[in-house]
Amino acid sequence: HIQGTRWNKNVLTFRIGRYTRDLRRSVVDSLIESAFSVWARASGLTFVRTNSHNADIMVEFVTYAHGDFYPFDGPRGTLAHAFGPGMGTGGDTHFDDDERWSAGAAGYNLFVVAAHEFGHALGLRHSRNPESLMYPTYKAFRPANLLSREDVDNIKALY
Ligand SMILES: COc1ccc(S(=O)(=O)[C@H](CC(=O)O)C(F)F)cc1
Ligand SMILES: [Zn+2]
Ligand SMILES: [Zn+2]
Repeated sequence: HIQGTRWNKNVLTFRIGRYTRDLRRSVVDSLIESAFSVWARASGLTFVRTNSHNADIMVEFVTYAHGDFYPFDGPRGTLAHAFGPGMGTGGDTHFDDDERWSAGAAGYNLFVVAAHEFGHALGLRHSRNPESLMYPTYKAFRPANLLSREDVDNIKALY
């Protein structure tokens, strides 16, 4: 993805567009907000939810071709993707709604995947450390502290 380096502001707005039918909207809202707060705590950034269409970070559940050059692939495979910082699609985060999204251990845990994607939306690339949230493959569950020391150092180096 065309990745900018970093956002040049400390307050970022996000809007949740199309939801998944796997979870209640209120549960999706809280999991997304929790995933943002993981990075807010480590970076000092502030994330504000908005209904306006020019939010910095657009969050949507979509399937197959959905308006960008990265169509999803049905169940499994690619779970989600996010654009790096920037105008327009910059920061936008899409979840493949052909996956089974969960708030627990079933299917794919939305909180874990969202936190990883928001790392990309803030400008982080992948880590080679399997303990890091930014490691490229999904792990069913992580310890309470989602971010590794390396994840924290990387976001602090950026903001
Ligand atoms: C831990 O969070 C994730 C791990 C792996 C993925 S992914 O398998 O969808 C990955 C996309 C990504 O690294 O964001 C793959 F390249 F498609 C998404 C989130
Ligand atoms: Zn997309
Ligand atoms: Zn990734």
